[in-house]
Amino acid sequence: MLAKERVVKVRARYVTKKYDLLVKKSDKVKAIFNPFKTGLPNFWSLKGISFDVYAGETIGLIGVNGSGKSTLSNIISGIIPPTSGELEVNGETSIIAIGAGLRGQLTGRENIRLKSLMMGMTNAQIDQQITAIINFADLGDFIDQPVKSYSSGMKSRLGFAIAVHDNPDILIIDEALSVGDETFYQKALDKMMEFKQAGKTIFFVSHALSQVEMFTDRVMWIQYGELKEFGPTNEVLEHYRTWNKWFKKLGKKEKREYQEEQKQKQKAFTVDMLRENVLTDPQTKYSPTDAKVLTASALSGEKMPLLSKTLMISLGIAWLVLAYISLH
Ligand SMILES: Nc1ncnc2c1ncn2[C@@H]1O[C@H](COP(=O)(O)OP(=O)(O)OP(=O)(O)O)[C@@H](O)[C@H]1O
Repeated sequence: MLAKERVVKVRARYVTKKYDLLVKKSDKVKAIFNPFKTGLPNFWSLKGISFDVYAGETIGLIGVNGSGKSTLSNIISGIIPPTSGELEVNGETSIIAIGAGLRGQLTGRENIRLKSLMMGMTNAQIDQQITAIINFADLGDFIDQPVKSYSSGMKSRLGFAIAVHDNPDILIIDEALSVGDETFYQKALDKMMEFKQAGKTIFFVSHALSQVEMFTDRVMWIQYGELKEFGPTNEVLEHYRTWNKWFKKLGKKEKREYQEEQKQKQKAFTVDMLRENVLTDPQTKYSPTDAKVLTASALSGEKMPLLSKTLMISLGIAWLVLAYISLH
C-alpha cells in the first residue's frame, strides 16, 4: 500500500490505564469514603502507548501474561476508557473475546438478538441475518440453551459468529480462537481472510506465534504496560522469541525478581514521569500536539487527586459549619 493512500484507523497517543489495587480490607473501607480514590495503591496496566494503525492492516498483539494486551483491546473497542492520553478510532469496532458481552442466563439465540440490537441493528436486519449467524456458530440444539451451559469453545464460536456478521470496520480478536476446535478454527480463519481481503482492519491478540506469523502484517509487542516494539511481523517475532529464550534460561529466583521489578515500576508510574521521559528522551520526536496530549492527560489522570482533595476539604468544612450552626 502506498504511504500517501494510507488512512489511519486507530491512532493512540500516550494511552495509559490505571487500576486501583484494593488489597487490604482497610483500603476497601477507605475507598468507600474516597470517591476519587486518592492515595490508594494503583497499578498502571498501560504506561503510555502510542501508535498508528492503517486501514487494511492486520496487527498482532503479543506479550507475556498480564502485559496489557486485553486492556489495550478493550480500550480500542470502547469497552473501557483510557485513564489518560488520546485515542482516535475511525470506524465501527467489534471485539471477539471469549464470552465477552454474552449473558449467561440467556440462550444463544437470545444473545444473538440482544448483541445485534446493541450493535445498532434493527429487528428486521436481525431476522435476515440470524440464520446465517446460527449456521456459522454451528452449535446445534445448544443455540436454545442458556449460554452459562456452554463450554469456552462454544462461547467463542457464538461470539465470533455474532461479531463477524455485524460487519465491522475494525475487528478485534482477543484470544478467541485459542479455545475452538480445528474445524471452527479453519472456518474462523477463512472468515478473517475474507475480512482482510475486504480491506478491514484487524487486531489479533494471541499467544500462538505461528498464527500471528501466518496472519498479521505488523506486530505490537507489549511488555509490562509498554509498547516495546511495533514493526513488521517477522522482525518483532524474532526479537520476542529471543527475549523469551533469554527469560526461560533465567533461574526461578531471577525470573521472580525480574517480574517483581517490572510490576513495581507499574505501581510507581505516573503521567508526570511519562511526560518527563518524553521531554528528555532525544529519540522521541516530540511535537507540540504531543505536548497538548500530555498536558491534558496529566490533568485528567494525575491532577485529579488535587481537585478531589480540594473538594473533600470543602465538603469537610461545610459539614463542620453545618454541625456548628445546628449545635448553636
Ligand atoms: N480490573 C482490573 N483491576 C486490576 N488490575 C487489572 C484489571 N484488569 C487487568 N488488570 C491487570 O492489568 C494487567 C494487564 O492485564 P491484561 O489482561 O490486559 O493482560 P494480557 O496481556 O491480556 O494478559 P493475558 O495474556 O494473560 O491475557 C495485569 O497485571 C492485570 O492483573
